[in-house]
Amino acid sequence: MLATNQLTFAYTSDKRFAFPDVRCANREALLILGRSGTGKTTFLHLLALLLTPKSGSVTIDNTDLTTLSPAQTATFRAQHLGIIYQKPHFVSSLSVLDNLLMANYLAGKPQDKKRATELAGQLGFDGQLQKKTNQMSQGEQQRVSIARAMMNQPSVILADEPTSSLDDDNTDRVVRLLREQSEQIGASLIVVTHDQRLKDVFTNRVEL
Ligand SMILES: Nc1ncnc2c1ncn2[C@@H]1O[C@H](COP(=O)(O)OP(=O)(O)OP(=O)(O)O)[C@@H](O)[C@H]1O
Repeated sequence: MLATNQLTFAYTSDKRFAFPDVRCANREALLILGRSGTGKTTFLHLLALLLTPKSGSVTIDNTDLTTLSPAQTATFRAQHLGIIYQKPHFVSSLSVLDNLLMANYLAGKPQDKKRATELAGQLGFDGQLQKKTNQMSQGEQQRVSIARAMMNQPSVILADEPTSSLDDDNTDRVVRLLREQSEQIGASLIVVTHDQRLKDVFTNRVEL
């Protein structure tokens, strides 16, 4: 479960944001829609405490993240959050499989090759686990990024424009997978996007 309360943020004195309160229960999905530049990535980074809010709170499962130290925040993030960034950040010298297993390592959990292989199969890149990530197309990298976010069975999945580089068929596939996986592991799924194709798929929506 994720809930925010009166979150505000400022990059500079003339670039301020006051975000609406959002709530997303376990197994629920929430779409945050907005045009380019309205603050969607900023909001998502606040939810993950990658940015520190100026005021307000972010509560995930009964923990107010704004009360944690930086070290506690990093551990909490690795163990409880699955983040799909707008641009996937991979370790280019490692294979796709090792990039997936790194999520386990960062969370202090045993490396789970079985889960990595299963997720790769569900997302259609199980034949490419030994490749380097830069040998894959943008859309394929996006799917690896989704698999990586699912590796630790997180309680909250945050996805930043997960479908922006995908065609309609792969968009349907990715949205279905994100929803299936989050329901299966009991996670809250929060997607920020300007992709109007997703509007009809999510009943819970907030406009920024
Ligand atoms: N580090 C920064 N310093 C100053 N301003 C920033 C910084 N990062 C983002 N901004 C500004 O804050 C606003 C919101 O940026 P953000 O990336 O959150 O928007 P967005 O809705 O995700 O956009 P897009 O859909 O284009 O990715 C933009 O006007 C942007 O220029």
